[in-house]
Amino acid sequence: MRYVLTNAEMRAADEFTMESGVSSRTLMERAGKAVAKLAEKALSYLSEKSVAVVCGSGNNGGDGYCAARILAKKGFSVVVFEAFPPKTVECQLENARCRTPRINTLKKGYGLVIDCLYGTGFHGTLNERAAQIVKEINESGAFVLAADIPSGLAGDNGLCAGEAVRADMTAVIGEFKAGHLFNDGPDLCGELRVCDIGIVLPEKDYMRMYAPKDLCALFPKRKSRSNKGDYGRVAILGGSERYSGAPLLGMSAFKAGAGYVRLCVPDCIFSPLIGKYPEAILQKMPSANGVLAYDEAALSEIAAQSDSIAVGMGCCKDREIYRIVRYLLEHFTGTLVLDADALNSLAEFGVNALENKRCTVILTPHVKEFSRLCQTTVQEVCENGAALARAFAKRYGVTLMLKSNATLISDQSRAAVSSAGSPALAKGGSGDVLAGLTAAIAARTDDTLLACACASFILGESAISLSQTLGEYGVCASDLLQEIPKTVKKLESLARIK
Ligand SMILES: NC(=O)C1=CN([C@@H]2O[C@H](COP(=O)(O)OP(=O)(O)OC[C@H]3O[C@@H](n4cnc5c(N)ncnc54)[C@H](O)[C@@H]3O)[C@@H](O)[C@H]2O)[C@@H](O)CC1
Ligand SMILES: [K+]
Repeated sequence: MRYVLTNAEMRAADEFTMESGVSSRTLMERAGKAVAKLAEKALSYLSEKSVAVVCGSGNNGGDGYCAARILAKKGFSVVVFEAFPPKTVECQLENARCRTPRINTLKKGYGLVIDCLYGTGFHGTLNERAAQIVKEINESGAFVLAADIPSGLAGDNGLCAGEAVRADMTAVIGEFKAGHLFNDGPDLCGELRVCDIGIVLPEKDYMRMYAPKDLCALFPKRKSRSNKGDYGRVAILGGSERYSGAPLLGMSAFKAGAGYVRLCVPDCIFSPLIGKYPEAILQKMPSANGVLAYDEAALSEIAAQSDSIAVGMGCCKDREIYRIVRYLLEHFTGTLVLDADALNSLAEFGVNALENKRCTVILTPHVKEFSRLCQTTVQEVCENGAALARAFAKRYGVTLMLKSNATLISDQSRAAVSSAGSPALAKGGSGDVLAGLTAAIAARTDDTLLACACASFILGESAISLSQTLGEYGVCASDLLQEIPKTVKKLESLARIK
């Protein structure tokens, strides 16, 4: 497991490391060396071997002077662009120690440009001169290596207002920052390489980034003397005349190992499903105007016979759906996954229904759905998603999975990010597949944070590997159902390695 920090947490970790006896100069030397090492590796693949290092006034600039000195000592042709005069003591020292030639404008022709203009000290927007320099870096035609984070990208949320460096590779100094993973971060950072410089983290619950090795614990070897009841009874409650396919994608629950999957759909779409999924239990629910209708007896039976229930996929926003969700919140004692129109109905008819519940609740909104639940804007969710998710999870006692290019998961005390994924998932149906996966995995564990991270990982990895054969444009949600078992098998195999 790795951790993902905010700029302030990273600064505190730097300070804590220094208090524990490592000097600032040593840290910078390690950072510079790590950047130089990645630069050398990149240069080994480039035909043009010349390097330009663009340095700002803070310690990110200091890393740059240090890397330039090391690369020059190794015999590379290196120039330094002093974009702004050094301000911090460390930057001044490194500037003085770096004797490579200086340039005052970045022309084309370098093989590699190292961006050391701003790191975690960046805030706000680039001034005119900085924006011009960033433009020159982006137009240089060189391979761009960003030190710590591409300049212009906000370390706390991965947003950039205006110009930002578009890197081919980013040398992540110490620990991941949220900005590497969220919003514009993945498109601007290129390949992420973590450089260990011996940072000591103060005790704190940081945002987690689980590794497959942490997730595979959810796929222990199935005992030979086991039966379907041991692997979770999942109900998928969704669909409407308009969205008749959505609940079927919840068959992903079977692909993630559930023992039983019960597909509960409105009577208006029931008949065509008979025999289509021989392994599933089919349950006919009443409908009104093509949408699921409230039926207490049926809901009571579903609640009694399920360990987890996913509700909302393709339901339509409707008062009846709200009634169904309220009933399940109040009477079900397993894990309830609220997705899509269950969330939209909650937002429309009263989020406070979440206060009165007996079950464990997981909400799986995408950014727009979450903005409706919080009665705020999509922009606000993009800027402050982590804080909003934490506050919401705490306020309502739920686990929240905020889906975007990186998925943020927050329970009442912890947070995690899952960055596995592909733009191939930006299509109708992906969320329905995820809801089924989440219900299946959450049925087998009390750790909802881990279950959500695992479901998101399986979805993301399956999309990545399918994209390699079908392409990001070609993959669609039903293809994912075929790929999921292969991803699950990888976790299963990993779980067996001692
Ligand atoms: N001990 C440390 O603090 C270490 C720091 N390291 C490096 O230092 C970086 C952080 O250094 P700093 O905190 O000095 O910050 P930066 O080097 O990221 O930049 C800070 C400078 O940029 C200016 N600035 C910020 N936003 C601006 C804007 N919108 N327009 C114009 N100027 C702006 C600030 O006023 C300040 O002068 C890390 O990202 C990492 O690369 C590493 O060397 C490891 C050790
Ligand atoms: K940088």
